[in-house]
Amino acid sequence: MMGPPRTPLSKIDKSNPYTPCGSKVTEEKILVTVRMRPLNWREHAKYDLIAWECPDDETIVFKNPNPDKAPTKYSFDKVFEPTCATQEVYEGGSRDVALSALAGTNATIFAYGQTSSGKTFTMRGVTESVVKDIYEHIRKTQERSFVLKVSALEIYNETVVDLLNRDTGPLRLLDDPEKGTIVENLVEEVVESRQHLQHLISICEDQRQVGETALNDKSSRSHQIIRLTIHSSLREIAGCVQSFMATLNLVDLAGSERAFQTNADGLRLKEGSHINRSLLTLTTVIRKLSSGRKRDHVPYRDSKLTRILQNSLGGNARTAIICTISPALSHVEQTKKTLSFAMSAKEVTNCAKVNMVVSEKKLLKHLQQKVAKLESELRSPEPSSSTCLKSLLIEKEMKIQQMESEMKELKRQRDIAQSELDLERKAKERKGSSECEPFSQVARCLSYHTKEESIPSKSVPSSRRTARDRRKDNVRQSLTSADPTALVQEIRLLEKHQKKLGEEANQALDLIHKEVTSHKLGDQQAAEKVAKMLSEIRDMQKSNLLTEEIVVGDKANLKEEINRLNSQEIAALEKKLECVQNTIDMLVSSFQTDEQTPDFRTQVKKKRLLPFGLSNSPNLQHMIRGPCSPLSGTENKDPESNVVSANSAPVSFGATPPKRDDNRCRTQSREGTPVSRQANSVDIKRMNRMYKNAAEENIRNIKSYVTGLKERVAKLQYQKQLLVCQVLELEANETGAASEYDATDESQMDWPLCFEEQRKQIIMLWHLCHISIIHRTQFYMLFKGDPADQIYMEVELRRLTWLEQHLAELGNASPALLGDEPASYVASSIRALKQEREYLAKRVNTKLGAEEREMLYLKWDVPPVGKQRRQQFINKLWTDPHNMQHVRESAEIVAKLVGFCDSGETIRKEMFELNFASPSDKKTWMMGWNFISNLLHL
Ligand SMILES: Nc1ncnc2c1ncn2[C@@H]1O[C@H](COP(=O)(O)OP(=O)(O)OP(=O)(O)O)[C@@H](O)[C@H]1O
Repeated sequence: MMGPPRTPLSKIDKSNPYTPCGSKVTEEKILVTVRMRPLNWREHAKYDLIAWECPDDETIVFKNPNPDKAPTKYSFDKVFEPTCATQEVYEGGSRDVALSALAGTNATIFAYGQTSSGKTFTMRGVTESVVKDIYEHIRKTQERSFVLKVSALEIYNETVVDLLNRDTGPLRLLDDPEKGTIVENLVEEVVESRQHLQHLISICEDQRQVGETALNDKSSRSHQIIRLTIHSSLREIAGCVQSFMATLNLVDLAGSERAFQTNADGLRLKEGSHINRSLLTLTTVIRKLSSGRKRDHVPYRDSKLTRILQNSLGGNARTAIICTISPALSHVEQTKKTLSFAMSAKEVTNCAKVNMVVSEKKLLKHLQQKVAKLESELRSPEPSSSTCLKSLLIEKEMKIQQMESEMKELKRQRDIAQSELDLERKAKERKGSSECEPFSQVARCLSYHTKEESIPSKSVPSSRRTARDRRKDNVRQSLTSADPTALVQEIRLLEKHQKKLGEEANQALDLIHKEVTSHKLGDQQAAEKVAKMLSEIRDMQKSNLLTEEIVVGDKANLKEEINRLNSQEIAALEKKLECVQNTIDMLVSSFQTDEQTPDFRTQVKKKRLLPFGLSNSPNLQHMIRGPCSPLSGTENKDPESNVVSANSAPVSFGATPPKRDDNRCRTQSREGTPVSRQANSVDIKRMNRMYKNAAEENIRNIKSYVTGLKERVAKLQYQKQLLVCQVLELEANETGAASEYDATDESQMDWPLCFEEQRKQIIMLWHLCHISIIHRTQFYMLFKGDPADQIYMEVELRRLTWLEQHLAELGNASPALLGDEPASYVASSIRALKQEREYLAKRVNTKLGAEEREMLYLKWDVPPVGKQRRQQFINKLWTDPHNMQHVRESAEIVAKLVGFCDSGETIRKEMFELNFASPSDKKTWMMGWNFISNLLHL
């Protein structure tokens, strides 16, 4: 197969410049070859000599008969000896140029030379070969469809004549801004086949002006141009808009001639004159173009030949010139002129480019199809594509968020690692220094320690102390502001609270005792048990009174204060309260009959829904009501009227009146009223029910109150722990001067590590204790490692530790101790958490935009469809305490749902603040949790 035509490298001057429309432009010199024919019969007849020889295929040398003169040497792209066949001449450069037209590049092959030098002979052969090769190429290039058109003209005596339609007469040349010079009304025949083309070419030859001269029997008297227009496009792409289009000019010029040689006169002389004039213009154009002076005027318009061939002469075409010469010495001057022309021509540069054509018809059709498709998409957007796009966007957004998170996490880890390195370095620097434990002295004198607060031993080197130990040191360090006097005052305050708790516990026991006595519902054993507990609590109360005699003194008394406070065995109080609670539970249990009212059930249920089942009510007076309570001032009133008053006014502590009193009360109130026996029976039933309800409510309220007491005892316990810390720290400061241990410095450096460790523990405890996720969120968002957060972190950790232990105890307790409700306190907390999640789920739609919701659902693996997606989403939050990224993202989402904002951070932190004031104060350390419950109306 014939490959696509290529330009010989030697001919390429520059490459890769591009036209404005993007086509590649190749600058290329005109290919110039020289063909020397054999001596013809006329020359032989005159015994003419061969004046030229070809030492190689690129050189021709004039053999000057005068040996004194040096031979004249000419070099060209190719030189063909007389023995060379036309096919060899064609293949020696012309073919590549000619076949460029098949790939969209204009091409021109023309023969130049004196008359009878063999131009027509050569061009005829070249044209045949071109036609043959073109059709061969078309045959082998099935992927493209080709359209060939042919036109032909001659320029005879400066008149343009259509060789395919001579009847049209002389044709005008027009200047087209895009196409250049065009021949008006020139017939262009569509070629149907190779044979058709050959036939048309033969017509051209027949139509051409030929005349006999002295040098040539069939001398061409005109310049002939056969123009093939080749259009090709890819078959496979039906909507292909672009295609190649190029012209191939096959030009057979008339030969220059000398009148004295041709013996021309008359018409032939006139013809020769026109021929020579147009050839002179051609020579001038070539000379101008070869000079390289771009500003020179190129006289294309001086002849019709140069106008029509303008593109081929320094323009958008590849051009090959075959200069034909006679070898005869008699024509040496004409041959030298031809070679001189050839020498100039080979210096002319053309700028050929591939001509891409946009078919307006196809373009219009293509655009119409596109518009129709777009309109169709607009009318009914393809759901899959929009969903896909949306998914991609969401995925991208999520990736960005994930990367940001990872970056933050990496930064954080880097900071931690840096801190650890600094610590290591400092530890090495300290190596060999005293490692005296400053707290050991205090530790020995204090008997009160929790398991977690084991005091570091003197024998343990500081480098081996755990991060947990250092954390405790940090907290102690943060509490050093207290002076001994203030601490003693705090101890007193705690004692006061402890005493008050004892009194209130006492009152609660009294109430229970009255209830048991009045209703005779408890058995003898229960009554004795209650009496015993009452006695113990009274003893405890007495011991508390003694403490008031201690005067606030100097720091020497501080240790005693602490020891004394610890010796008061608050744990015993806790234990007694637990017993009270159990007794109450038994009482409540005994009241649970089939007549239990729905209201009661609802109320009990409500209480269990509070986190940990604890009521935080500080005052029992506001809770206990009774229809005929002795202290309510309504004891002797009609029970029915008392029902009304019970709903309108709170009463103080009071036990349910004995039944006999109930009856008396009723008889008095109904005195003088005629009643039937049946009516009396109904009233008694109603009275019984009423009194039973009142008793139930009292028991319930006492139970709730005892629960509150237990909570306050727990707080007291906790506050005592903190107080111990303060005293320890105070002691450490006093003895620490002798130590080289720089606790402050280390605590500051240690804090990021300590914070991370504490936070992980807290998160785990939140999870284990089923703490409100809103509380977790608020705490997590507020305390992010600031050194000032140390105390908050410590408090949270301690109370959670305490809570975890207590919940474990409650969880292990017998369900009977918790009343008839099968669920434990832990279960109540879980239920509360569930309610909180339901609450948050309701806020998803209002607090998150649709797009954001979808993104989050996708990220958190919420099923793409379903009615419960919001709840499913919320249920996934705060579920993995081991995954810090999960925790952080959960907190961010909950914060958004609840509406936490960055402002007012100080205020919020206060909600978690330690408070050594009265536990009934609104800003207790439990405020954070209660606040959350209140906020949600849980
Ligand atoms: N290479 C060649 N080998 C053999 N014969 C040749 C060769 N070249 C030309 N001839 C013969 O020389 C004669 C003149 O050739 P041709 O007509 O092609 O010259 P020309 O240059 O076209 O002349 P003109 O300009 O007058 O038309 C023809 O008879 C042709 O057959």
